[in-house]
Amino acid sequence: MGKGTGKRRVNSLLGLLIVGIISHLGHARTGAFTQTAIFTQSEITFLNGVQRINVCQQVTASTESHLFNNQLNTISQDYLQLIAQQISKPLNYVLVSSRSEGKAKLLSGDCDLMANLAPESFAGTNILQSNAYLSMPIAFVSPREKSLGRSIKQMFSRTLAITKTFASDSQLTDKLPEFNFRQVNNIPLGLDQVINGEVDAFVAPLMQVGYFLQHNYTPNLIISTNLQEHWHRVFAISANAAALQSVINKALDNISVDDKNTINDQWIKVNYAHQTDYHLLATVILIGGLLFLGLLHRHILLTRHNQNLTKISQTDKLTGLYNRVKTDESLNYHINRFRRYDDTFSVILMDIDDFKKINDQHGHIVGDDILVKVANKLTSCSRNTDIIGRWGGEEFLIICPKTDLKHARMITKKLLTSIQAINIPSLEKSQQSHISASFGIAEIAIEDTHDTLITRADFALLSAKQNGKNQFVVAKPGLADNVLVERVAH
Ligand SMILES: Nc1nc2c(ncn2[C@@H]2O[C@H](COP(=O)(O)OP(=O)(O)OP(=O)(O)O)[C@@H](O)[C@H]2O)c(=O)[nH]1
Repeated sequence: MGKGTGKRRVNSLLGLLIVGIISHLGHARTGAFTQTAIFTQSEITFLNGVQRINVCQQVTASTESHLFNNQLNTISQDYLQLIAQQISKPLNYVLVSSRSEGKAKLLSGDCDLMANLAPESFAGTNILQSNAYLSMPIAFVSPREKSLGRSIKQMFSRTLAITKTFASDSQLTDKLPEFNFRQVNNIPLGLDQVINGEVDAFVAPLMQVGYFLQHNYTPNLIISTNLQEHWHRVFAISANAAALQSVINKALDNISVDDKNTINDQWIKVNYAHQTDYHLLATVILIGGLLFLGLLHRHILLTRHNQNLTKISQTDKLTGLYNRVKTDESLNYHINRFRRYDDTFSVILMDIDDFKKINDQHGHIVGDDILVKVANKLTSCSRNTDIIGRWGGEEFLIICPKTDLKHARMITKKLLTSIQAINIPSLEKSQQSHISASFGIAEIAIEDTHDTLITRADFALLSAKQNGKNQFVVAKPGLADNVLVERVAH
């Protein structure tokens, strides 16, 4: 295997088919549920006669670096620990470099046990074996674009890479004669052949191949388990410790499902090929995103449209001031506040003097222009908190919150002066004249309703008109037609 090839990193989410594989490198959390097995008298006698169980531990070049205190941290180890707990005997690991060395030690009695073996590994000898403690699906690893399909029939006549060890362990080459098998020395070599297109797939136990895929390989490989065939692991037992066979089988039987799941989950977590379709996911996210943006855009447009409608329904088109409806609404609001919080306020009702004449002499367009100029003056001379509304044709109402008569007079005086500054446009400068307005002022009184307040202001305005225009009149609190206390001409 090329160095670079072996170190390929998982670099993309799309096509990442194997989500999590062997993640656990520490000791398994075991023994939480498994109880001690019940042994027969002869089994107890056997166990009493031994101090420890000698376990042959095969260490190869690739696993050597994982040795810790003569132990390899493997899934078999986790099962052995559970067995050791049940029989209350320590495990003593004897390192061997090959299976045949392990076999020799089992035969001589130097080892009582050897783990991680295929059933019938030592058939024809008097070495015994336990029941299978591990049963694992067989995985096919193929390029994503050359997926093997779900049925084994679709896989016939394909060329499969297989490690020599697994080939002899599993006898797959004999069991599946329809395939062309190509034996390789190790898993990385097999996976490289898949990537290079030399074989259609690599076949191996799921647990073994998973680790390599997660750590070293591109995301374009797909893993599937199309075979009924499973890969089993058993313990080989020395004939010198024959009683161990039933002891181990009992201990294995006694391992709780929870403990088995805990061990297996810690070592093997594989998601198969048929899972997330990231292209579909990306498309769905894209469409969803576009839909969301579309709806957001529509929502913004609708909000703006509604704001527009609200504005239209509240404002006077010509002057941009509040219309009669909105001004009325504001007036009621301030009357309610006055009643509840004693928050006084004043109203100033204003009417442009002789506006009909302006219209008649200069035309309606000039009249309109005057109305706009008046509106602008009212706005610029008032506070931000004042409400200015077009009350009728050439009549305006100004609501001044928190303003008593004294201050309302001051405001009106300012308005009176600034309105006088508005001239009536004319082609001939010498003929230009100015406009004026009359004002009626009233401050809210305890007995006032909306109508009495407006009537009092109106009465004051009428009085200002009758008294010669271009002035303001202050209404005294009380009945609308009660006395007018002040007339101020400018
Ligand atoms: N150009 C224009 N004129 C309007 C508008 N609304 C009302 N008018 C006119 O304003 C004039 C008001 O006339 P009057 O009610 O007789 O009052 P006036 O001429 O101002 O007389 P006094 O109020 O007594 O000073 C009418 O001729 C209306 O047609 C408008 O939006 N634009």
